[in-house]
Amino acid sequence: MASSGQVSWKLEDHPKLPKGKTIAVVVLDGWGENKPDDYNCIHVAETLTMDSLKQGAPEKWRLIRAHGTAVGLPTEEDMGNSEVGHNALGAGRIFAQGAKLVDLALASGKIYEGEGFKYISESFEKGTLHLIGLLSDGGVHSRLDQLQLLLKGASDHGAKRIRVHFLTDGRDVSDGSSVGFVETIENDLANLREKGVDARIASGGGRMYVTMDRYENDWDVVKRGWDAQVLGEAPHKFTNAVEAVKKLRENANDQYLPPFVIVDEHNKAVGPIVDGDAVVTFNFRADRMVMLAKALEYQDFDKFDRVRFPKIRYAGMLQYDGELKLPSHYLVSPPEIDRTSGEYLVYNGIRTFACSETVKFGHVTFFWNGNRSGYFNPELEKYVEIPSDIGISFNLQPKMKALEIGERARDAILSLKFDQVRVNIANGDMVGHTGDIQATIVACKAADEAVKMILDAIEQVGGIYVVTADHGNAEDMVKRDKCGQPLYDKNGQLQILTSHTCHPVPIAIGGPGLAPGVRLRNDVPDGGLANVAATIMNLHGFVAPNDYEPTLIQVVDN
Ligand SMILES: O=C(O)[C@@H](CO)OP(=O)(O)O
Ligand SMILES: [Mn+2]
Ligand SMILES: [Mn+2]
Repeated sequence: MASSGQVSWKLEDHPKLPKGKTIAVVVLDGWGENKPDDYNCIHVAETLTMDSLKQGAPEKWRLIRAHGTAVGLPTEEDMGNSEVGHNALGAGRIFAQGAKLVDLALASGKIYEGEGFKYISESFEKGTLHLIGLLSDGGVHSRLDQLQLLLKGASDHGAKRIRVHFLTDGRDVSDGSSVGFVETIENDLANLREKGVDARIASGGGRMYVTMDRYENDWDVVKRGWDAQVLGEAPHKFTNAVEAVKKLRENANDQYLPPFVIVDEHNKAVGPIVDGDAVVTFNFRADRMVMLAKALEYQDFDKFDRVRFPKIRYAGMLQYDGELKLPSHYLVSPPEIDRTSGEYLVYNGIRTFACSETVKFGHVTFFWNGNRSGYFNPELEKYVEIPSDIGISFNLQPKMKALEIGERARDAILSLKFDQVRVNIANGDMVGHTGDIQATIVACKAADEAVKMILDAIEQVGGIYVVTADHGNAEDMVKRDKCGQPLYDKNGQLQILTSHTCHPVPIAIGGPGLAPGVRLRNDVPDGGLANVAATIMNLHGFVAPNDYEPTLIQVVDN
């Protein structure tokens, strides 16, 4: 068991709801609710199953909050994302998330007093400080203003030589915005140079092609980053990062820029990582930093040939994996997401099956369980990963593995070996991020078909379903003005929205196993993702722990 201590794991029996029903928990990734128009791909797509669930409103279908403070983000302007969304779904409580914790640590200056900063700062005298991460103000994985503060703070605290290795975004922010972000950082670095700090950009690349893979989908992505950041080798060499990004954008978008290194007048890379250096990965979000963290930290490593394994002092902005304790040094302590619903339910004998395709696999396992990898109890849990397509942009295969996930979930339900069958269906999100409207419509239909398969199986075994989503994406594919009208750029081109949204998401409950008196309550109007865990515990026949956010359901006497 991952944790025990003094926690009392036994859940009280629900006074009215029975145990023993098979419950399907379906999370549609990137599936929000928005006004119907041509840029709402969920509306345009034929989504008969999801449409039919909506007919159950308000007793069996409603909207819940999935962004901002409802999921522990700093402000109501922060869109939701998978990490905070699945953390809230699984943990049943709202935790101040990485973005917020880093803000606080920077504002108070505590970040510079912690173990992690002290550890890396021992390299400042003789070595270089390297900062690696996503360069944007998207607020999903990292934030530009935090990097700016860290640059300044590190130099104030003794860093004399700094190298920035950035990943361009275009996924949480507009495509093309990378140029402005690089200019901003160049400007900051120039200011540091004026103060006598040798501060420069050393390398770059697009987040989806360089470094930020996740769940070990494609180690080549991390290797490309390693070669540029650590070895100082890349297919493209430039003397100026703004020029590099502008030039490489002629053939690729921000998400997929090829790797490049900055070289000096002798064509020599200005910032490879060498023995004695310090490295900070400045993303606060875990999933897309874990692979790099392993490469930077593990002595034994066979995922690709690192060529060199420099002796460095490495710290993450946060600790990314609570089970692996990875990385072992970090600047800010991660949210302590303890006593998750998955752990409670396992202690109470609930047999769980969780499944998704690789690109979302950790969402219904790792994130769901409070950023812990592995099982709580392998006897009672089975996690199945369906390999995602690799090396392509998902608009080229918009159906992704939805039907395969549907089939595996169906089989798990029909096997009667599990009490909870939990899946994430990736399409709305992964294809929505490409900005390809036609492909996203195909994606939404495929996701809907997978839901149908699962609900049909639940029908057969007399079970219960809970269908929800982690945040919006596919329901809005354009930027809009204040009145909600689509925006066009100066060339008359529609401004595509590749990011998540701040829209609420649906939750639907039902199935033949749902006790007749169960209704969605109407006295939790601000309900959000964190209210779902207690709801599911109730449906398994248990009362949720006291400090969980309230359940969304009530049982009325017939
Ligand atoms: O792809 C990702 O990393 C994020 C967007 O940055 O999406 P999601 O939160 O849905 O995983
Ligand atoms: Mn998501
Ligand atoms: Mn997403």
